[in-house]
Amino acid sequence: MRVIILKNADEVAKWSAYQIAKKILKFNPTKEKPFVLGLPTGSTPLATYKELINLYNEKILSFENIVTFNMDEYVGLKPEDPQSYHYFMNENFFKYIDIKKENINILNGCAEDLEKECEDYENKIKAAGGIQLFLGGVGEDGHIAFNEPGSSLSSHTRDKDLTYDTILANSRFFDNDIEKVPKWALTIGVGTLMDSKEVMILANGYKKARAVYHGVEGGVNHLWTISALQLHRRAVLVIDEMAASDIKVKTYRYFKEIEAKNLNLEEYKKYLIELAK
Ligand SMILES: N[C@@H]1[C@@H](O)[C@H](O)[C@@H](COP(=O)(O)O)O[C@@H]1O
Repeated sequence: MRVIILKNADEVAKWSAYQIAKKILKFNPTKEKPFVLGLPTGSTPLATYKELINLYNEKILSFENIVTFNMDEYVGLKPEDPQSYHYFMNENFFKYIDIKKENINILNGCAEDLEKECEDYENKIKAAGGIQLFLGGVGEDGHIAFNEPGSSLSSHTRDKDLTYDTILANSRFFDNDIEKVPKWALTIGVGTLMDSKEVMILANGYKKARAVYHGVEGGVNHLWTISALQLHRRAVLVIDEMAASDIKVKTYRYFKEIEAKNLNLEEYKKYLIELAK
């Protein structure tokens, strides 16, 4: 696993957006061979979306031949509900870029047959050739997507009950009223994430430091689903200094040193501009 430790959330946003852009540009997607990108919601990726929109506006990147699959959706919220992840994605990302509507995939939390909805979603991912790069955040309790503590590390898309911790953390989007937060969601599984060719997880701030510790230094454990990344062929954790607070100084220094040449954002941007020509 690579661990990229940057100064602050702003740098995390830039680095992650540049890395996504690099992967897309190198893949050189076409209509016949689109790039399949997995996407998250949450407050952490918001700044990454802004950077991606900037790259689009600067004509460095196009989303015309990108197919997206989102990680999760609450059960019972309609797409037009401002708290739904459908709404979030449109308001914060999709409406600003040139992605085709038919290339956007988000689980339908209002489907009549939720089991079928999840099965169809997995099949659709397979039919699209699998996910090239899955971007994600992490919950304070180490959950990825809505794979709460105790989720099977080989799970695929299914419905999950949300834990009290997650409901409480997400109540900030529901007028701080935990009663308003859906208690149930559809989510890709840890196995779905593991099936993707690359995974990039973002974490900022002290609140995420424990989850980062379990992801990087803890043993692989279903109680911290982020730890499954240790078994992934190509996983990268992009974090800020505060989120690195709970890992050993030795681990911190190791990753800082080994990635030193990859942390210069100005150089990275210049490289992208060249790549886009
Ligand atoms: N289902 C989402 C996760 O995908 C996200 O990673 C997590 C952390 O969100 P935030 O980035 O707001 O801390 O929140 C929710 O539980």
